[in-house]
Amino acid sequence: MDINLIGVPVQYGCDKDGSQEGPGRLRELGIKEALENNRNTVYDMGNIFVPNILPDLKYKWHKKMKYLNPLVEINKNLAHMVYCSLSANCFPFVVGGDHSLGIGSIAGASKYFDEMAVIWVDAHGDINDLETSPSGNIHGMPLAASLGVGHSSITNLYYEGRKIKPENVYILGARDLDPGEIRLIEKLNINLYTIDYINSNSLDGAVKEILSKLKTSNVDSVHLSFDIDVFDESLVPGTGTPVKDGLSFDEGRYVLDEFMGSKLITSMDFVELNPALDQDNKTEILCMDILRFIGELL
Ligand SMILES: NC(=[NH2+])NCCC[C@H](N)C(=O)O
Ligand SMILES: [Mn+2]
Ligand SMILES: [Mn+2]
Repeated sequence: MDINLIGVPVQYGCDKDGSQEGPGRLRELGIKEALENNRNTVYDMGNIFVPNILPDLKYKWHKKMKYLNPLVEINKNLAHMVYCSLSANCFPFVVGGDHSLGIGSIAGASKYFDEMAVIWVDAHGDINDLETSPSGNIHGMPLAASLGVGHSSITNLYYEGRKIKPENVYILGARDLDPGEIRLIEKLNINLYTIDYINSNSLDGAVKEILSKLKTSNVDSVHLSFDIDVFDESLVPGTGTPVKDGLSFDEGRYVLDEFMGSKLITSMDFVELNPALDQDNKTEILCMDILRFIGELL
């Protein structure tokens, strides 16, 4: 498979310094070779341009959405890069940076395909709008924006209108949802597989159900957005918003094995490594193990 590796060294969406170092650090550790696995061809497209913005300016563009205009610009450029990758028959592999990049990657991929599904593997829903967000951090809003909910500068990014239909969205691993996120998930009837659900049923059951729903729906493509904070907080100190009771390493591998192994996935994000917060390189080592595993599955 031909893969386009696209770095997005952004931290404005999480408003925590360090996640902008993610793509550079993972390159140093050999992400290209990991994804190549002596089999694939990886074209490293470099990084999407991220301007330097002083923290004093975070509310300059909107009082409830930090760094709005820079994030719009970054995501528009990312969207076009993802669209161009797919047009060139390459698999876009987007590495962050914080999860606000999901706005751009989903906009770009959904423009290319007719009916795209999204699997959101994350401790969070990232389905806040500017009114429900407790933080004003845009990395908590990409899924809502992709569904057409939120400020028009992010819902209409790259092209006018909603990017994905609610019935094509699958959230897996959630265990820290804000009240407004739960309301929207219920209102839109989003497919939700929380950690509570997984613990009282099974991970295997949840994953198999997602795959069977995908196969019986009319989607022609699936974007997998993988936030490393889906892993238990003890495994990923190097992420900005760790949450307890997450997946084990083997469970994370299992999820990727099933989804990537199904050959349904047509683009992917890998986000929220924050090297500045890491302890004894634990998180970056885990990331590289996971990336090598992904390389075997691509
Ligand atoms: N991509 C992430 N790690 N998102 C964390 C979001 C946390 C919280 N729900 C918020 O909206 O601020
Ligand atoms: Mn996330
Ligand atoms: Mn998260």
